[in-house]
Amino acid sequence: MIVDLGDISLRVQEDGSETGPPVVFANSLGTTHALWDQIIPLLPNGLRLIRYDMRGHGGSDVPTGPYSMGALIRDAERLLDHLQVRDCVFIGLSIGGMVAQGLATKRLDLVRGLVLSNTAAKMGTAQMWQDRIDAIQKDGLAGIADSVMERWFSKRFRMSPEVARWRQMLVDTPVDGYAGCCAAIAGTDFYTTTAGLTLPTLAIAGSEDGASPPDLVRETQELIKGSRFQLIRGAGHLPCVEQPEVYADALTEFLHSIGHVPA
Ligand SMILES: O=C(O)CC1=CCC(=O)O1
Repeated sequence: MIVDLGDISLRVQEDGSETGPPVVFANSLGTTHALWDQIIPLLPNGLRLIRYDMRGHGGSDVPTGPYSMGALIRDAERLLDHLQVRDCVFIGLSIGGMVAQGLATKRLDLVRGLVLSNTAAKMGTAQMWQDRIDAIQKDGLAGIADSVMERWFSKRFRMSPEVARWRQMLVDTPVDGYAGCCAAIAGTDFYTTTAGLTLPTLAIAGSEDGASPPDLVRETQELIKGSRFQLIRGAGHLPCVEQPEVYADALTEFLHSIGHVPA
């Protein structure tokens, strides 16, 4: 469904139980809510599973950029208010995990647990993101697709025919949406605010992740008191695609550990 939030409309997909404990998923740069397709059927019954396409991606609006991280967080905040969600577990991958950190800082009433997947309080440098924006504005997303696949997936997975689908998803992303989100990442440094978080948190890293290597994920996880860390061996930046069973098991165990699964 399309949810109209006033100055922006977001594409939202709901699965599971309408009345169950809410779990919200935020996608990474160059993907859509379909990032989670393989995970949804592997999660426990009875949960309200809400996925959305980040602004500039998939079926959501593509406002003129650059975007700020504040705008991405406000999108999530207004979406959850609109859907009358409280006390969700918010699962964000990469830029989605930055939104998760910012949302928990701003609106702790909305979030009772976080999964920070393949993300960090700060990712890359402003110059690196500007170089990427310049590259796609010149040659489109296809021009960076090979290097992105190397960060997204392990060498082994890159041999598989499945990669074509994900590469196409990247190439189909609107240049303005992708560039807008690159600018949001470039301007984000959550080290201080994330260090003030105390809610239950699981951080997930992929041993072959070329975008947010395990040490970077761990550094952010260690800022959050009482959080835990799980390394998925042999997976790149999108372990939910490469190793869905392992990923879903990690989520399920975390949801059980904080009492977020109905009996
Ligand atoms: O570098 C990539 O393409 C991966 C990535 C960085 C931020 C994000 O959301 O995805």
